[in-house]
Amino acid sequence: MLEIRNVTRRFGANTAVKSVDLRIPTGQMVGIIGASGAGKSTLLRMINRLIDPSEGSILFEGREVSSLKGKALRSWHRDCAMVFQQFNLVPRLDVVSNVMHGLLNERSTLATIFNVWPRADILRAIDILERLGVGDHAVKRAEALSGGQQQRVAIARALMQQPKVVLADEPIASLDPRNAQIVMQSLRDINRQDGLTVITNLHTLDTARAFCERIIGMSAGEVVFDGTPEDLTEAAARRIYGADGLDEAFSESVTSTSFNAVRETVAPKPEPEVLAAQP
Ligand SMILES: Nc1ncnc2c1ncn2[C@@H]1O[C@H](COP(=O)(O)OP(=O)(O)OP(=O)(O)O)[C@@H](O)[C@H]1O
Repeated sequence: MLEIRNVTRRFGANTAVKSVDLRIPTGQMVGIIGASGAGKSTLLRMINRLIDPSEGSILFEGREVSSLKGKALRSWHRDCAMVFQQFNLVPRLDVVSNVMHGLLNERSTLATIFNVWPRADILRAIDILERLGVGDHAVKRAEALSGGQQQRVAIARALMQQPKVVLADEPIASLDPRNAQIVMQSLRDINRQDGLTVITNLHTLDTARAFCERIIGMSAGEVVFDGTPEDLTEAAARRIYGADGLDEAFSESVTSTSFNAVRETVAPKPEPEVLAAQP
């Protein structure tokens, strides 16, 4: 269970996150939606301890993560992996080495500088890449991959650290609908198959609806909606995005309809029946 207890974050006079109070059970797939500036990234960054709350506390499995320091904080950074919009890979480094960087917390500086990794770790990295459908690119430079492939490598790097929670900050914002669908499906798969808690910020409502079992809507730093995709009515969407913001909510959204269209183009075509070749 991840508990966010009455958390507020201020930047000077601006309150980016206001008294947010949430309980997220282990294994839940949560989408956080809201207009630009609603406070979504700030909330995720506080969970990961990239920034600290001004008030309130964050607990994971009963332990207060918002006060961890030193080794305990490094351990939390291993348990709570983060995936970013811009992938944050090392472009000139090969894909496997990028994935190995998920182990940075556990590796000596020298081994990292000389890019020396135990065979078992390399095999595990390749397994994860294969699982995410990018195993064939393992030896290529990260920069040679498409955006969607790079994001899957970034997810592989996150999985390499064997996290309990994966936070994804607008993971599909830079991707076309086809790649967005594949990346969201990858997140959904690791959530379902590994039982990992996945919390992802998303700009558009339909993407959250299609992939997340729980949707949290933020507006001006506050949680204004918390429910299932079915609960997310048009009135709730207005509360989240404001009457003028509904266009933003649906713009470039990867809807379940477009998913089906994409799925048709991605799915292997059935082999044509061979009629004439029979003796
Ligand atoms: N480091 C910072 N310094 C000052 N203000 C900040 C900082 N980070 C965020 N803010 C402010 O906090 C508010 C919330 O920003 P945040 O990035 O969390 O929103 P968001 O919902 O993730 O937006 P977007 O979808 O555009 O990424 C905004 O007003 C933003 O300008």
